[in-house]
Amino acid sequence: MQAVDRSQFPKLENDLILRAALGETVERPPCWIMRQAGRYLPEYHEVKNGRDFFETCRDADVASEITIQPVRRYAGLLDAAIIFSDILVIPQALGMKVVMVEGKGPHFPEPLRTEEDMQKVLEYHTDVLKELDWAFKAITLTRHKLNGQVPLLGFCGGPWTLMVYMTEGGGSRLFRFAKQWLNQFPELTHRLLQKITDVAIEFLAQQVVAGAQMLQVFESWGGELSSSDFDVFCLPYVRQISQALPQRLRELGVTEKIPITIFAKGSWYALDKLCDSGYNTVSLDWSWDPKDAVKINAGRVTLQGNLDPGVIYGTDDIITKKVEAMITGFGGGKSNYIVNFGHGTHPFMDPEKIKFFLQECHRVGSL
Ligand SMILES: Cc1c2[nH]c(c1CCC(=O)O)Cc1[nH]c(c(CCC(=O)O)c1C)Cc1[nH]c(c(CCC(=O)O)c1C)Cc1[nH]c(c(C)c1CCC(=O)O)C2
Repeated sequence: MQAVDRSQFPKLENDLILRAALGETVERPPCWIMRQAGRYLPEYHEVKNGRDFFETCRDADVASEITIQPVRRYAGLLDAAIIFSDILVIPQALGMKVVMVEGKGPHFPEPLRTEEDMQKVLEYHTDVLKELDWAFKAITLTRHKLNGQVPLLGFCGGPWTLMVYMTEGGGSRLFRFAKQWLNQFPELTHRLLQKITDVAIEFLAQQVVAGAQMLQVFESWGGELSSSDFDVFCLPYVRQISQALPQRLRELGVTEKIPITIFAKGSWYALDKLCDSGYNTVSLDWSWDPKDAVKINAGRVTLQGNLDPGVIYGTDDIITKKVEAMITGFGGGKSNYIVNFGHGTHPFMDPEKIKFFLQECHRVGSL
């Protein structure tokens, strides 16, 4: 891939989220929504046109169009776009096959179950620039098409969450295989987590080179670990990512400060540590009372979150009340807090209700 000249991108008109993430008190809380692009939008289905999910991600024209769809639909209401892709592209870059089964979710036909399986992945040489070059092309194109309206977020899966998918072979309820690895072969587990971490650092850095202006790490299965296992199998790797990135970015010639967010769903016990883990922003799920999180954070990082996505099925009246409680709880309109859901959108959501939610966030956030 040819080097991208980041100075050639259109000028950014709305940097609200970047300033908030870096700790500045801003005019109103910036808004974006986890999984803001995707199946709840009719225009997503139209463009995807029944094609395979990963094929869609790998087509820069289509992926950039899907990324921009929510920004276009909710004109002026969203303060960021997130590149249309998936956390499971790292396992793919580690040589694993992943298919997205319509209506069911991700499926790994050959999950890591034996020591030989594990060795194979550990020995696999990943050339990030080559294996994921489609992702960088999509980011660069999206930056141009966004034309500076809002910043573009890049992301990756957290090492523990990716290990879950790679060992379970898909989503899970019992986490039998992942837990077996952890408790029977801790050393091999660490080697796998390290391998994923190395690829994640390079993947994130190259997303920035390609045009990403802010990053997020999704540890969506964080809450499946006990607090003590989180300290051993999750936190050290998540920390490595935030610590290694600035230097890697400098080596790659990126001079701006790139904010980075950690979302460890369900890991309530780890909030204090996450606030000291080198991330600018910590994204919270909806189990948190904002006031408690604000107290624990004590101003160390920017907080993001945390509406229960289920509220979108509610009446306008209830949505308004939840928005008021959320924004006030996180410190009110003039703060460095970032509005988001506590997890992703669902395919059944009414786009008009999401619009109402965003409008209310702007109204309440501007008071
Ligand atoms: C765990 C996880 C995955 N993927 C992701 C996570 C972390 C966030 C979270 O916890 O939800 C992250 C993700 N996945 C997708 C995006 C980009 C789009 C956006 O956020 O706007 C992002 C940031 C697209 C997607 N990723 C997926 C779809 C649906 C695919 C389709 O159209 O059939 C989309 C739009 C598929 C996917 N991908 C994954 C699952 C479990 C599934 C199937 C279930 C589901 O859809 O929720 C893994």
